[in-house]
Amino acid sequence: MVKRIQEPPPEARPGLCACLQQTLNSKVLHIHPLQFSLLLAMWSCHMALRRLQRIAAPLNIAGGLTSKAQREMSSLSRVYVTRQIPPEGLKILKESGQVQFELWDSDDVPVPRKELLQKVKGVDGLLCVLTEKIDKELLDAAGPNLKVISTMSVGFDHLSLEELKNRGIRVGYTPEVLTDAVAELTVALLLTTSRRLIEATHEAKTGGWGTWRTLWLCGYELANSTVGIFGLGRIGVAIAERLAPFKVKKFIYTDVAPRPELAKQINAEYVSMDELTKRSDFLAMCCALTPETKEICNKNFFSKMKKTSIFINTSRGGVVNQDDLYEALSTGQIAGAGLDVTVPEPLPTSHPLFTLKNCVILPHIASASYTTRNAMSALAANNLLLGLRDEPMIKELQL
Ligand SMILES: O=C(O)[C@H](O)CO
Repeated sequence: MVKRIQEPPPEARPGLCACLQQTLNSKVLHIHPLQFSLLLAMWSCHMALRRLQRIAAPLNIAGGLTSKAQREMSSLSRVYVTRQIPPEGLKILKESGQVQFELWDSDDVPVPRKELLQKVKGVDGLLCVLTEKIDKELLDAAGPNLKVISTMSVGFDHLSLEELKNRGIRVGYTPEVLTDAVAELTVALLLTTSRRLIEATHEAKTGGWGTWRTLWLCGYELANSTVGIFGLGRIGVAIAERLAPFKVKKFIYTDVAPRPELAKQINAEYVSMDELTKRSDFLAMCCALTPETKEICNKNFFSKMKKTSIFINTSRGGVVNQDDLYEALSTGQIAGAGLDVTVPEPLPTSHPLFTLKNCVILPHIASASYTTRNAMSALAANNLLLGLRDEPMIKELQL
């Protein structure tokens, strides 16, 4: 019987044993079916082994590797990744040929602190998310090799910056790539809160929908309103740009100092914090959590707001005193609040804020679009690799 054998794909050739190589190099050959099966089996085993080696290398599974591969691996930077990050970032790490990394292979539960403290021992780099506290204890556990932290977040309140600075550890983070997603969600949350959408669907589903009523489920509209932004950065601007077509009358903002370049883009007026609270019909928190902004939204803050105003927070839960917010919402001091962030996270289902109809609470999803989370993971991976090579990162915190 005559069998026609095609040339194997080029990637298969270098590793085939010499005799098989020679045989296959002749385009057409006459062989017995048993010989053919044997050759095919040898080739399949060889390819499976090569594939196994390729998979094993980035996972730091050294068993079965050649000593050359082991030597190569020992020259790679050691990295720990605290979460199963989205595929684009993982692909960058795997294909970099620069790091051997271990990761906490779950996205459902954060790595337990004890495990994290073990895993970071001796690493050169750490890729983390916002659930990990990067503090003195962790940095001590990691030891002197650690030179780069890359966080897959724009927020960095989970990092002890002073400790990092003192140890000369560089920090990458992920601003800009999430601006659109966060702005979009903030607008959605604002409208959901001000037009009482959660209450409305609940009523429709549970039989509360009687006749059409003149003032039933009325809320507050954006047209002709004043929107206040606390902390004008890229995200604040992006929110205002999206709200402007709703016929907002005026944008005002407060910050540690005027930001004329950004303000110009949305024609926003710089005001004091006092004025911001008094004049805003909608007040959006867009600042970072720092010692200065911690619980800045407190009794005094809410007491100045209009009874018809809507408070929105997509920054960090820590900027709000939640007891004071509860008080303001339950006494009608303000009309409603939309929160994407709380303290703690997750907020226990027994928390009093969950009992209020005029409080909409989301589970920290502002940046949660597939595109954005992948972009964040890719940026975090690239920041890490650049930092480990002592090159400027794409987005690096200046400590
Ligand atoms: O800090 C961040 O990046 C957000 O809160 C989550 O995307």
